[in-house]
Amino acid sequence: MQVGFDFDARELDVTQITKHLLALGKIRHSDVKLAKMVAFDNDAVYFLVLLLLIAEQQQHTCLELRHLDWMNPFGLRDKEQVIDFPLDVISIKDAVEAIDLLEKHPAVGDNKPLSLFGSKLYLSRHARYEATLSQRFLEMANRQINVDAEQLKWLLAEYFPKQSDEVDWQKVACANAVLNGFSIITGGPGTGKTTTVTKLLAILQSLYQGAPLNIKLVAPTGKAAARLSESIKSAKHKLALPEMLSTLIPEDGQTLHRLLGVIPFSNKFRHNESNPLHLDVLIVDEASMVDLSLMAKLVKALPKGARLILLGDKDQLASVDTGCVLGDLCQKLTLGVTPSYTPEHRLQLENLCEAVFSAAVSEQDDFKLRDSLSFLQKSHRFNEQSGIGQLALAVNNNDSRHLDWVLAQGFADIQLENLSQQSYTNLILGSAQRYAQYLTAIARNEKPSMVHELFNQYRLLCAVREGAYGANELNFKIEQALVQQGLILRTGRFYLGMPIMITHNDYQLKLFNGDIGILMLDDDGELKASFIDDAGETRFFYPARLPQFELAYVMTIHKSQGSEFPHTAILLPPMQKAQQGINRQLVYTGITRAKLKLELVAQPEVLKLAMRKSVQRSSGLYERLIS
Ligand SMILES: Nc1ncnc2c1ncn2[C@@H]1O[C@H](COP(=O)(O)OP(=O)(O)OP(=O)(O)O)[C@@H](O)[C@H]1O
Repeated sequence: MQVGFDFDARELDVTQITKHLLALGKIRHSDVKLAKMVAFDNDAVYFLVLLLLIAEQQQHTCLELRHLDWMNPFGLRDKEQVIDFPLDVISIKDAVEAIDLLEKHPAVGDNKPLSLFGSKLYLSRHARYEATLSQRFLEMANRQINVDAEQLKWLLAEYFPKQSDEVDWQKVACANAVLNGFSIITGGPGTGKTTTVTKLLAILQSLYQGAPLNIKLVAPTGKAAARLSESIKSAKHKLALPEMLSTLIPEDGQTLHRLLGVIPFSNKFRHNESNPLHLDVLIVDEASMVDLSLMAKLVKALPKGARLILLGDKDQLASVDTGCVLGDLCQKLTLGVTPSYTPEHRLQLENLCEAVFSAAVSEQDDFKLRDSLSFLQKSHRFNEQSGIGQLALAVNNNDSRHLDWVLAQGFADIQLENLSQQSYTNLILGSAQRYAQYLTAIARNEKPSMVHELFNQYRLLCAVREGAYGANELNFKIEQALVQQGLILRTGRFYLGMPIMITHNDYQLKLFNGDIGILMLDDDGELKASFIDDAGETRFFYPARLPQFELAYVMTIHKSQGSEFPHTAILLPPMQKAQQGINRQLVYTGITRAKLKLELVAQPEVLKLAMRKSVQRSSGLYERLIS
């Protein structure tokens, strides 16, 4: 008899259902092979593995059995589809039955392909990454750190002079990160994450004067690393640190991949548990973009005694790959309230920072890393008069009254247009006009760095890739508009001024997913793709040698993560096309790419739909860290 699958009663045909799922594109042939191999002859386990693989494709770390609709697990009960077989393909009634079945199955357990953690089913690789992360984060957080409290208090007062009676959360974040081997500083755009970390590094170097710390700065993409370098440089400049101290704070950010040392054609790194990195403090910026596997490999490569500080915006889109590490760890932090520190830690922070925290604290629980969290909530870039800041706030809080208010205000830095044929066309023509700047700079023979800078002044972002509102077609339309205006001359596949974005990592050429190139003439007058590297140097490549790339007049919001543009335009699809792929994190991430000006072409109801839809990725990381 088949366990958990009522084959006879329903006369179901596993092959028929599999074919149907394949035809719908819900699963791939490789999924079927893997599921068959793992499930042996158990049809219920076969379908559970398929469900797990579907969840994995959506970047969930695991399949949360408690969240499954057991009568319609594949979501096949759709009014628009005629389906000629019963839909409750798994005769298991609930998560308890499924767990019972899985616990007895030979493919589930230690050193087996599948693992269970509570009601979560994993491909074991992901469960191992989660276990590594929770264990290492805890080890770092629990490490005894001895600092001279009086000296620290004095340094904190020096770097954060009292401005008002309000708690200075940057100061608290700094104190917190000094006291902890592992810390997270999260906050929205312009809340001072880089400023805080620069002061933190100055304080750490002052505390460890006798033996200066080896500090490294990293980010997930080249663009984000370059931005981190710029921000640290600017923050150092504003702080006017003494020369001696300033030289001890590095300015050069690098990518995580470069730090770890990529081994070509492998998913392993030169630095790992047996060949750890040489550093005392590691700052990871844009940590929300770091996926589970990369974070686990990074943490494993840290030497004993190193400090890890993650910076990022917990509300942004999660990593492109599996997991949502930063979001998971920060999930209980709430705007407007104090993090729920343990009483002793809270007292210590209040004393060091000469502050009294408000009584309102975020939801209490036994999260073991809660003393490692710092939440910066005041934006120093966007004040109350900033439309960008207010719009980001309304979207992030899913506050439609606030959104209506923002839409009615007529803020100078935001321009909101309802989507129509006219506004769509205007957006394309307007974009072409903006890009005229860097194209005329090329015609004037300006340096590549200047051309790239001008190109980066403006970017059009969209939510999807395909269709009239997607990046592919919009790129094509802007290209056409530029041809019509005589700003570019399309003589072949490659042309002068063509902006491209690399979409695949090439470790040999050191070109990475997301890197932006512009086709220009090199010193010998040859048409090549120019790239500006982490150190600000120009590198030229023959276009034919490049890894996969795409046009970059327009990019998806996903691809824009880690970048900011003084002037950002966003196009959202109309309501009937907005059901899939549009969500709060996406729109918030898009809005917060804008530094000075935001143009948003969207139906207000689409904005509201996005706000209501917050995406949650299934994971067990948080639960592994509950006592
Ligand atoms: N306490 C403060 N008082 C006044 N200005 C500040 C303060 N903290 C930061 N700033 C200013 O606000 C701006 C943003 O700061 P910073 O770059 O540190 O923020 P961030 O959170 O790292 O930004 P991003 O979102 O770009 O990562 C900078 O110009 C900085 O000088």
